[in-house]
Amino acid sequence: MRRKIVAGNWKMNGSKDLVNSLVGQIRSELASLDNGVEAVIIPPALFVGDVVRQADGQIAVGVQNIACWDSGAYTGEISAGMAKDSGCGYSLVGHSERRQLFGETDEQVSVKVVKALASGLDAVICVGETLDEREAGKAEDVVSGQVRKAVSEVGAGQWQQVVIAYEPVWAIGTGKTATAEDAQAMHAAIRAVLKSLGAPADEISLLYGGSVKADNAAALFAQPDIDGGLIGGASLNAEDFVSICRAMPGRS
Ligand SMILES: O=C[C@H](O)COP(=O)(O)O
Repeated sequence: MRRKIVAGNWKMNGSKDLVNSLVGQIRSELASLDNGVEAVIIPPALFVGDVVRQADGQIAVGVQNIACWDSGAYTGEISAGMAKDSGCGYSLVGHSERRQLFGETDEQVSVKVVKALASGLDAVICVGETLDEREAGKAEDVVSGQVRKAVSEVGAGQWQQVVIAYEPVWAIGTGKTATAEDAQAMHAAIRAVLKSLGAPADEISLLYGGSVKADNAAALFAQPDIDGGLIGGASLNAEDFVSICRAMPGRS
């Protein structure tokens, strides 16, 4: 049975006030939800401790990025071990904003996946094509290549810690969403790539991200290969985030 996950990536947004108002509200509203969804909050790293305390074990917590190293003279960096030590269960790896704005390469993504898994974090590996790549008919090749490189060092016993988030770059923060059918097609292609690599593909959760909102989440989550969402803007509002969590169909 694949995990159903709705993860809220706050990006560089929020404040202690937001943590205090949002996390408790989400926690109490999700307490009565019985569709098996696992909610994850991924705040800026400085707020991880506060979110962990407010979440009180009811909501998982993640970091948005980790370093390629375990420790040392890397000013400004945060290691996977530190994230784990601070109460995180997840790390995003290779978000398109890291790739595009900070030049993160497929090789670095692969190293970060190794670091996350070795530290006991679940890695939410982000992949996705740009608009130019989609219009050139290269979307599937690009995404398949990103997946292959990102998981190239995953050990046989580590796949249960791997989650993949497909986020078409042109859909992030733009209000444009891939159609549920297009998203499903890419998720099926990702699962086929994982299978071809010998991974237990049917047990790996695949999330969709890119302008997921309360009103389009149900159609996306109804697709057979979409196991949840990676939510940006809508995760900064408790009601919207909870509505997206509620849009997950119950286990059959
Ligand atoms: O990590 C989240 C994604 O980049 C999606 O962001 P968005 O929901 O604001 O489009």
